[in-house]
Amino acid sequence: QTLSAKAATALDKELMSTGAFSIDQLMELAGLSVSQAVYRVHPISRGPRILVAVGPGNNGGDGLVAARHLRHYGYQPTVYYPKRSKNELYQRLAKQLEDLHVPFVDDFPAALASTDHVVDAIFGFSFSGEVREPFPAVIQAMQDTKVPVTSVDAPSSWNIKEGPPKSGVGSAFHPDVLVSLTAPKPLVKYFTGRHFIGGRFVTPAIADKYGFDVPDYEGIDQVVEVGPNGHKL
Ligand SMILES: NC(=O)C1=CN([C@@H]2O[C@H](COP(=O)(O)OP(=O)(O)OC[C@H]3O[C@@H](n4cnc5c(N)ncnc54)[C@H](O)[C@@H]3O)[C@@H](O)[C@H]2O)[C@H](O)CC1
Ligand SMILES: [K+]
Repeated sequence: QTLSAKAATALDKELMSTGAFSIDQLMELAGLSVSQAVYRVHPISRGPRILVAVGPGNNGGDGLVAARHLRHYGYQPTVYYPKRSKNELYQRLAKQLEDLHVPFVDDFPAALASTDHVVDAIFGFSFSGEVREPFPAVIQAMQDTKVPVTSVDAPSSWNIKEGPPKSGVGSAFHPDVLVSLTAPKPLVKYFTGRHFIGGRFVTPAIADKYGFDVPDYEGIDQVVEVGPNGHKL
C-alpha cells in the first residue's frame, strides 16, 4: 500500500502524460492539501505564525503553494527559501507570495524562535544521501524545536525507504504531522505522529495500477486523516 520513490516518480510522470495533468495543477492540489492539514491540526486560534521551510525541488513548490493558501485563510506565513530555483513555475509561486506581502527570511533558527508552527517542505521523494548545505542546520533546528512541525510528503532528511538516518543530522527528527501526497511512501513505517493523505484527484484506474486505495474523503476535504501506517483510523 506504499509507493517507493521509483513508483512515485513513475506515477507523477504518468499523471502528467496519460493523465493530462500539468505540474502546476499537481503542485496546486498538493499545496492545497497541505494547507488543509495545517488548518486541521493547527487552527489559527493556536497562533497564526507559520514558518514554511522551502527546498529546491517540487516539495518546496508544494510549500510555496501551501503558504499562499494559509495566507488567504488568515494565517501569517513566513517563508525560508534559501535555494531559489530559476524555473519559471517557482518564480511565479514566489511572486504570488510577494504580492501578498508574505515575508521571506534568511535566518531559519531566528525565525523559528517566533513562530507557532513549521511546515517542512524541504525534501520529498527525490531526496537521497546526506543532507547538503545549507540544510543541515535547518533539519537540526526542526529536530530540536518544541514548535510542532508538519512535513510535506516525507520528513526531510529521511530515506524514502529506510526512514530516519541511522546517525547524524535528522536521526532524531520526528515531525508531529505528515501529509503523504497521492499515497504514503515506505518511510511511514517509522512515523508515529498524525498522518494525512492528500490525493483526492487520483482516478481509480491509476490507484489500481499502482496498488493503493483512494481513501474516503469527506465533504469538500482535500485530505483525510489515517493511522501512522496509512491504514484507516
Ligand atoms: N502528486 C504528487 O504526489 C506530487 C508531488 N509533488 C511533490 O514533489 C516532490 C518530489 O519533487 P522532486 O522535485 O522530484 O524532488 P524533491 O523536492 O524531493 O527534492 C529534490 C531537490 O532536492 C535536492 N536534493 C536531493 N538530495 C539532496 C541532499 N542530500 N542534500 C541537498 N539537496 C538534495 C535535489 O538536488 C533537488 O533540487 C514530492 O515529494 C511531492 O512533495 C509535486 O508537487 C507534484 C505532485
Ligand atoms: K518534506
